[in-house]
Amino acid sequence: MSNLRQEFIEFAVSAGVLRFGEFVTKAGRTSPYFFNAGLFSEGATLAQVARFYAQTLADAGIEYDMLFGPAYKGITLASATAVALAGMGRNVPFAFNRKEAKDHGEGGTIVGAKLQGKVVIIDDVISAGTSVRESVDMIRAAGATPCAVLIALDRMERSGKDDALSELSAVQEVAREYGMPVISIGNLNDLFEYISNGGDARLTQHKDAVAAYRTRYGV
Ligand SMILES: O=P(O)(O)OC[C@H]1O[C@H](OP(=O)(O)OP(=O)(O)O)[C@H](O)[C@@H]1O
Ligand SMILES: O=C(O)c1cc(=O)[nH]c(=O)[nH]1
Repeated sequence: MSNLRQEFIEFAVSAGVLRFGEFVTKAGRTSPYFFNAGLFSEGATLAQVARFYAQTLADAGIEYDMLFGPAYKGITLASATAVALAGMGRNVPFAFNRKEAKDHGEGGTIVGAKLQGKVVIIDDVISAGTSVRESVDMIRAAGATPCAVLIALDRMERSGKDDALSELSAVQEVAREYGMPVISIGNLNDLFEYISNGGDARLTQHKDAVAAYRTRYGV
C-alpha cells in the first residue's frame, strides 16, 4: 500500500467517515464497513480529503480540463478538490448539477463553469454506477468529454443480486462501458491491510467480518 493510500484510510477512520459494524448498502447488502462522505462536515476534514483527491488526481497523470461533481455530495467534493488543486498551483474550473431544474434566473441544472473539454467526474463511491452514468450523460449533452472518474473509496465488490453476481464490480463496469479510468484514493484492499496491520487495536476485531465479506462479494 502506498503511503497516500495508508494515510487516507487512517484519516477516514479518524474522521469517523469510515466505520466498522453492520451497515446496509444501497444494494441491500449487509456490509461490515461503511464510508459516509457526508461526514466530511468540517472545514479541516473537507480540506484534508480534498488534498487526497487532488494528490491522487495529480499522481494519476491524466490530462483533464475541469472537474464535475454530481449532486449532492459530489458538489462539495469537486469544489473542495478544485480549491486543493489551486493550492498545488493548478487552477481548474469546476461545475456541478442541481437535482431539480431551476425555472427562473439562469435556469437549467448545471451550475458553475461551462462544461467543456476533458472532464473528471468526482464522487465519493460508486454503488450501481447510476450517478456516474447520469454525469456522463450531462457532460456529453453539453458537448464536453468525460475523461475519468475519481472516487474516494473503491469497495471492489461484484455488482448484481446475491444469486446472480456479476464477474465485475460497478467500478469495472463503468470503466469498461465508457473506456475511461476510474481512479480511487483507496480501496477495499487498502482498508483490509490497514485493519490487519494491528496499528489500530479497536479495528482488529472487524478483520474476520471484512475478510468474509470480501470472499463473498469481492472482485
Ligand atoms: O453508483 P450509484 O448507485 O449512483 O451510487 C453512488 C452514489 O450514491 C450516493 O449518492 P446519492 O445518490 O445517495 O445522492 P447524495 O449525494 O445526494 O446523497 C453517492 O454519493 C454516489 O453519488
Ligand atoms: O453501497 C453503498 O450504498 C455505499 C457504501 C459505502 O461504503 N458508502 C456509501 O456512501 N454508499
